[in-house]
Amino acid sequence: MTITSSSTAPAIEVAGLTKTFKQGKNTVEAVKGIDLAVAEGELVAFLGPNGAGKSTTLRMITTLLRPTSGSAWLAGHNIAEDPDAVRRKIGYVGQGNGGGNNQRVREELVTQGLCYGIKKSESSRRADELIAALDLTGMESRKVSTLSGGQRRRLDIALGIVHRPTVIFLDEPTTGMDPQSRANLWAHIQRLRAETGATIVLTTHYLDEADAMAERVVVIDKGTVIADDSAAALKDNLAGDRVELSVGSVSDADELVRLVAGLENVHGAEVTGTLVDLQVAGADVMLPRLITAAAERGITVTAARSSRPTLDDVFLTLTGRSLRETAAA
Ligand SMILES: Nc1ncnc2c1ncn2[C@@H]1O[C@H](COP(=O)(O)OP(=O)(O)OP(=O)(O)O)[C@@H](O)[C@H]1O
Repeated sequence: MTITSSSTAPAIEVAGLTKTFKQGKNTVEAVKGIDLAVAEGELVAFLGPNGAGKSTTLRMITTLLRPTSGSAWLAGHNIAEDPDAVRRKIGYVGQGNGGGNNQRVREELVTQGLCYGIKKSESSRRADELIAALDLTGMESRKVSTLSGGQRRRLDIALGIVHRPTVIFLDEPTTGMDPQSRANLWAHIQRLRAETGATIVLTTHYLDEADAMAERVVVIDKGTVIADDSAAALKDNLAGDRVELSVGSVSDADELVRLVAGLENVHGAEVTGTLVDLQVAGADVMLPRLITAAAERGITVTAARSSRPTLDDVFLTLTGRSLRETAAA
């Protein structure tokens, strides 16, 4: 594959990436062949359970880990052939980043800038800018070790973007945070994106977060991409809406399932006692139709409920497992 380094190249291009770890006699196939293209300015979430291969993929794309096979290009630069150019373009915030504990916040940011070859005066200016942008005002001379979890994570992000990367990788930026700090950090990430137009790729195992924040969700399981689309499209195409209908007797429930099973837009039906659980396309339209069809057959629906699917329903459809059960809290 020929990729040029013009500005029209995708921000990220990944082809057949694999990684096998050897541990004594055992081998772990952490990543089994990932292909991916991310356009400039996209916000993409890698979603998957623990051990799915999300971090390993990110670490290979960011030149921190050598792939077993396959390759990747960042803004047209090949990760193996031109890792320095790749590193200049990207910001990487790993799971447990953060500066030396005894360093002070502003000092840490200025030093990071110097490490990237930025002049002292410019580095100081950027440190002040990031302190304001990431809500660290008042913390300038605090030791990093005294920051709260949320403040520390915001400093991590500031450290990762001091050199103004065009592609930013965040490995589980919100893991372990309380909901308020997560929402706050997300507001910062969204603002950063709006202001800089940066491409952002992050990993998460928070379903609600991937659903609400990313415009594109790449679902990874057992080292491969098993779905890749917007959260809305994944839910519509892979899970469908749910409609639950309660009827008066078990025989009515059985008859209702037989009646609706052949209807267009009904993709699945399950009976539990007097409750009929249906997977449908377009619950808003289908619910009254189903109730009418039941009434015409002399079956009274005593209660009805419809719900939109979650990304967990998508994962369940794809793998037979719940992401909620496999993900760490
Ligand atoms: N350095 C390593 N040596 C051996 N095995 C490793 C190494 N790094 C990762 N693995 C294994 O590779 C698999 C994928 O791990 P990875 O950290 O990429 O998953 P993940 O999806 O990021 O999980 P999490 O959400 O828990 O961070 C796991 O089975 C993990 O134990």
